[in-house]
Amino acid sequence: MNGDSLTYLNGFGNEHESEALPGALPRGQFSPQKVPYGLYAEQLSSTAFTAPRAHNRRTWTYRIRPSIAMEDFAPRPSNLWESAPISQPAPPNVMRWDPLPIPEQPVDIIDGMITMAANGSAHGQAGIGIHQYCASASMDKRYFYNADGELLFVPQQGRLLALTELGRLSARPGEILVIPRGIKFRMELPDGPVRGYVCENYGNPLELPERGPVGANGYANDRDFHYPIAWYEDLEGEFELVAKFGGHFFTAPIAHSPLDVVAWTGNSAPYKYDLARFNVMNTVSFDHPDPSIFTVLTSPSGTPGVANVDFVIFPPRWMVAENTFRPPWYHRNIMSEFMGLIEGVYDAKEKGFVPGGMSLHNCWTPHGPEAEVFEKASNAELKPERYKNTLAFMFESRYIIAPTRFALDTPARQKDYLGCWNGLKKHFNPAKP
Ligand SMILES: O=C(O)Cc1cc(O)ccc1O
Ligand SMILES: [Fe+2]
Repeated sequence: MNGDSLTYLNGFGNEHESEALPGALPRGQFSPQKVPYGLYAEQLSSTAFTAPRAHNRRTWTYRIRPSIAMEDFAPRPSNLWESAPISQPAPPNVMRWDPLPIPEQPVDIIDGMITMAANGSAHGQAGIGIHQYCASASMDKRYFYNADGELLFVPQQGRLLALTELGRLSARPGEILVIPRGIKFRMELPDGPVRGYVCENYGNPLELPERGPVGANGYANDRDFHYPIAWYEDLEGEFELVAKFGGHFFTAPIAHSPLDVVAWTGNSAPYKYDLARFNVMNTVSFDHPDPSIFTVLTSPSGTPGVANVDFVIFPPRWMVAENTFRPPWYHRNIMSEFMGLIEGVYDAKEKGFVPGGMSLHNCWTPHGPEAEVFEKASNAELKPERYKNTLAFMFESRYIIAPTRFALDTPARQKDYLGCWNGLKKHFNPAKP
C-alpha cells in the first residue's frame, strides 16, 4: 500500500533494480560490450566516486540514447526562481507570509517556482533554496533537470505526478517527493492546480538521520520510502530540455524524450514518502523536547550533528506531558528556521499561520508562541490530548536564510506578524514564587 496506483520499490537508499522489458538489465556486470535490446549504458554519479560507501550514490541507466544526444544549451530567462547567494541583506526580523496565489493562466511547475529565500551558494554546493510553487498546467514537451540541487517537494494542494528518467511517482499533500540533482523529469498535474513548497538542497543528498538510543526502529523507517520502477517513453518530436545550472536557466532543443531509460540499477533515484508513516517519538513524562525528534530527512554538512538542512515535521500526535508548558518554548537558535503548513493548525500559532503560509525565524531571531497561545497553554488542564488536524514542517539550516526581494516586497507578506506577540503580559511578581 503506497497511497496511489503506481508500483514502487521499497527501502531508503537500497541498491534497487528494475527493468521495463524482460532481460534489459545486464546481469553480473554494469557495462557489457553490447547492452540487451541495443540500449546504451550511462552511469549517473550523485556523489563523488570516492565518497564513503555509506554515503555513496550512483545509478546505472540503460537507455535508448545516451544523454549527450542533444543540442547545445542557450540561456533561458527565469521567472522568480532564484539562487543563493541572495544579494540584499537579510534583516533579522521575524517574517510571515500568506499562501501565494495559484495563477489562472497555464503555468507549469518550473515557471511557477517562486523563491522565497535561500542560503549558502548554489555554486559552492552548500545551503538551500526555499521555494513555493503555484502551478496550473502540466509540463508540455518540456523536460527539466537541476544541476544545482536535489528537489524536495512538499505538496500542500493538488497531486504531483513526476515522470522521471527512473520511473513515475505520484505525491499528494501529506506525502513528499525527492528528485536527486541532475535527474531529468517532467511534472504533470493530474488533478489540476497545485501549490506546495520546495527545498532545493545544494548540499549533500538528504539521508535518514541517526536514531541514537531509540534503537533500530522508529521515526522515518527505511521501508516506507518508495522508489519508482523502470518506465520509458520512446518518443520522437520537438522537445525542450531546461536545465538549472549555476543559478541560471538554460534551454536546449531535443528531438526525443529524454525519459528513455528501459532499465536501471543503483541507489540514487527519486523517492516518495507518506508523512503519516512517521513513527512519532515524544515525551511521556515532562517538558517539550527539541524538535529534532521530528526530523524526517537530513542533509549533513561537514560538521557532525550540524545540518546543511533538516526536514522536520510536526505531525498529528498525542500530547501527554505533565506539569509542562506544552507548545514550543520561546526560542533563539543558531540554526535558521523556515516553516510551512500543509494542513490544519500549528500549536504555537493558532491564527495567521494558514495552510500554504510560510514563516521565517532566522539565526538568533527570537520567536515562540503568540500571546494568546501562551495564556491558554499556561492555564490549560493537562489531560492527554490528541493533536489532530495539524501538519506543519520546518526547513532548518545552519546558514542564515536570506529572503528574496520578492519575499520582502510581496503583498502576501504579513507586515503585522510581530503583533501576534503584542499581548505578552508581564506576570513577574517578586513576592509570589
Ligand atoms: O515553532 C518553531 O519555532 C519550531 C519549533 C518547534 C518546537 O517544537 C520547538 C522548537 C522550535 O523551534
Ligand atoms: Fe524555533
